Amino acid sequence: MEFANTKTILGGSDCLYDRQSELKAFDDTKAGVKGLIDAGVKNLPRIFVHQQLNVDESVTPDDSHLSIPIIDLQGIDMESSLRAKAVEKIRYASEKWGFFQLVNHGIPVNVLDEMIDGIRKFNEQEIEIKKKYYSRDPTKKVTFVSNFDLYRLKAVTWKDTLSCAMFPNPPEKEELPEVCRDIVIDYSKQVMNLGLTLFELLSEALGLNSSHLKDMGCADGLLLWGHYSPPCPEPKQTMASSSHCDSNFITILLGDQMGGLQVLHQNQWVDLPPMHGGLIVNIGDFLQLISNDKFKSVNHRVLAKNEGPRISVACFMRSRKDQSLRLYGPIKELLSKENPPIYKEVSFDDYLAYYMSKGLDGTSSLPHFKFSRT
Ligand SMILES: O=C(O)CCC(=O)C(=O)O
Ligand SMILES: [Fe+2]
Repeated sequence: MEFANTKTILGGSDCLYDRQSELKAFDDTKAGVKGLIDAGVKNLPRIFVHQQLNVDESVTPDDSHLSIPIIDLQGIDMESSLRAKAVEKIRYASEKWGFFQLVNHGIPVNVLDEMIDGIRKFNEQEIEIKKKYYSRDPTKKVTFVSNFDLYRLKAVTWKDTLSCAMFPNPPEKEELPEVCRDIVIDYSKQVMNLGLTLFELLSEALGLNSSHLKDMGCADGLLLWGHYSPPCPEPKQTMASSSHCDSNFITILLGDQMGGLQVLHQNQWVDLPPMHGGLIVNIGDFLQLISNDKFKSVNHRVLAKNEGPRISVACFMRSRKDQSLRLYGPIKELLSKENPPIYKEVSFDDYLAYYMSKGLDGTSSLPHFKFSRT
C-alpha cells in the first residue's frame, strides 16, 4: 500500500489530497491499523493526523475532587443501607460526571483478564483469518473493522474493532471467531446480568420503581466492541478514539492497564486511571434524553500511545434492534410544571441516523432533538 506518493491536489493555500483514495486503500487492506504496523509503517499516514489536538492539556487526578466516583456494589442485595449508599453515589456520579467506576461488581477478575486476552488473540492471529470478518455490513452480527465511520471522519482513529451483537439474538457460536468465542459468550452474559442490576440502581437513583428502565427496554440489547490499538509511531498527532458521547443508554467498559481514557469534566480532560478488576460505566445520550437531562452523557476520548497494544471492551446496552422504531421521550414520571420535557420523542433508529450523519465531531447530537421554546 502506498501512502506517501498519493496524488496531491493543491487548492488555494490549502494542501488537499486524494483523501478518499487513501481511505479506500487503507480499508481495502482489511488489515486495520495493526496491518500498518505489521507492514513496518514508521510514520503516521496522513489520514490519521488530527488537527488541533490538545492532548497535553489534560489533568491526572491527584485529589478526590477530580477523580471519577467509585461505586462499591458489595452487599447491595443484602443490606438496604449499602444499597441506598450505592444508589446515592450513582445518582451523584450520573448527574455530575456521566461516568463512574465499579468495584465488587460480581464479574471475576479472571473473566475480565480473559476477555482482554481474547481480543488480543483475535487481533494477533493470522491476518487471513481476521480478514474474513472485515466488513461494514450493519446487518452482520459479527464484524471486524477499523473505524466503523471511516469515510465520514475528519481524521481516522488509531484502532481496530471486533464487533459482536450479543443480545437479544446472539450469533451462532460458529459465527464468533474461534480464538475468543467462549469468553465473548461468557463475558457478555455476565455483563448483561450486571447491566440489569445497574438499571435497577439507576431507576432508583431517578426516584422510579426499580424495574422502570428495564421495563422500558433499556437492557434488551447488548453490543460488544473489542478495541485494539497497537503502538502508534506518532501518538501526539492522532487519537485512539476521538472525543464523542455514546448514543445508547449505558456503556459498561473494561480497560487493560494501559490507560489513555479521558473524560471531559468541568471543561478539563481528566484521566481515568486503569483499575485492575474494576469496570467503568458511562451514561449514553438516550439515558440523558429519557431522564430529561438529569443524567448526563459526557464526552470522552482515548489517547494513542507509542507503547501497547492498548485493549478495551465496550458493551453498549441499548434497545432491541427489531424494536428500534419504538419512540423514546422523557419519562413522564419525571416531568412536572417546573420540569417540562426538554426533548421530543425519537426512535433509536432516527437518533442513530442523525448521530452517524454528523460523524464523531465531538459535539452532542441531543440538541437536535430538543423542543424549540421561544
Ligand atoms: O476504549 C475505551 O476506553 C473507550 C471506548 C469508547 O469510548 C467507545 O467504544 O465508545
Ligand atoms: Fe464511548
